[in-house]
Amino acid sequence: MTKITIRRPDDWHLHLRDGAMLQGILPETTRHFARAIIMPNLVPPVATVADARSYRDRIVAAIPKGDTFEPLMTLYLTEATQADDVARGKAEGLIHAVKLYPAGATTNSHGGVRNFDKVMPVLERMAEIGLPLCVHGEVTTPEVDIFDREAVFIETVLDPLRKRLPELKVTMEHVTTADGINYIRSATKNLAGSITTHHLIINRNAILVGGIKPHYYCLPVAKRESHRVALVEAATSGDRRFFLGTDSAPHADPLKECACGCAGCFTATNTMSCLAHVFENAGALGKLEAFASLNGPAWYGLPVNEETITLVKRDQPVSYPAKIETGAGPVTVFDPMFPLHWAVED
Ligand SMILES: NC(=O)N[C@@H](CC(=O)O)C(=O)O
Ligand SMILES: [Zn+2]
Ligand SMILES: [Zn+2]
Repeated sequence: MTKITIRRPDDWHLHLRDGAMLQGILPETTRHFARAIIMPNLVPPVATVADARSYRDRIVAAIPKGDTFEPLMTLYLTEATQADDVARGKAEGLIHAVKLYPAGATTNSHGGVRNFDKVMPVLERMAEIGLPLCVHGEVTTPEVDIFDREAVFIETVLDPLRKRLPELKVTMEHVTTADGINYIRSATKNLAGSITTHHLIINRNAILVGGIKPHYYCLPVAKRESHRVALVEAATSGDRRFFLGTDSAPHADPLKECACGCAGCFTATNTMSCLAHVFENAGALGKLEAFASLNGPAWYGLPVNEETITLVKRDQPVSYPAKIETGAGPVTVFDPMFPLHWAVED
C-alpha cells in the first residue's frame, strides 16, 4: 500500500507552553491534528477553570489562519483543587480531564499531589460526573530506580486508587512499559492508556549509546527494547483502550543541551510520518486510524472528526525541518534515526 486515508487525527496528550513558544510551535500541531488534550503544566500551572479559560483563549488566538483546531483543556490537580470548580468546568464544556502529577515526577510538577487523601473529594466528584483523571504514572521516591518508576507506580499508587474508587475513569498517560500495557489490558473498565510517538520508536539505547543524546531524554524515560515492542503491539492492535498522545514537549535547545537538560521530545512536526512507518512495519497500517483518530474520541466521549487526511508513501525520504525556530529559541524536531517515506498530503 502506498496511500492511506484516515479520519483527521487528534493528539490526546500535548504540551503547547505559552507566549512565544506557543506561537512558534502551535502550527506544528494544527497542520495535521484537529484537537488535542492540552497539558496544564505551565508555570504557574493551569489550576482553576478561570486559568483554563484564559489559556484556551491564548491558544485559540495563536491558531494559524486557515487552520481549524480545538484545544481540549485540562486542570492541574493540586491539593487545593475545588470539586465544584472542576464540575463547573466540565459542565460548561471547557474541561475534558484533570491531570495528576505526583509532586516532583516531571517538568513543572512541584505543585503536584503529595497526599492522596487531600484530593479524594475531587476524585470522587470526577467519578460521579465521568471526568477522566490523566496520570503521569511514576513514583518519585528516590529509592526507586528511574526505569522501575512506572511499574512501581501501578502497584503502589494506581491500583490501590482504582480499588478505592473503581468508578473513576483513568487515562494512564505515555505508557512506557509492558507492565503498563498488561495492567491496562487486565482492566475491564475505566482504564485506558495513551502512547507517544517516540516511545514506539526509541528504546533507552537512543539516549545513551555513542554519547549522551539529550533530545531523546523524556519522562517517563524510554525503557529497554522488549518494552518498546510491547508498546508497538498494543498501539497497532486496534484495542480501543490504546490511543495516540504524542506528549510532544518542546524545550528550547539550550535547555536540553546542557549539564541538567529538560525532559521532553518534540514530535508534533513529524508524528504522522513516524506513525505510518511504525504501523506499516508492524503490518498494521489498517489500524492507524483506530489509534490516531477513533479510540481517543471514544474514550473521551467526543465525536470522531469528519475531515480526513491522506498519507502517501514517497520513493524519496520526506524532508522536514531539523529545528523549529520560535521566539523562545530553536526546538529540535524528533529524529527517528531512519528515513521517513510517508508524508501527509497537502
Ligand atoms: N514528557 C516529558 O518528558 N516532559 C513533559 C512533562 C511530562 O509529560 O511528563 C514536559 O512538560 O516537558
Ligand atoms: Zn508526563
Ligand atoms: Zn507530557
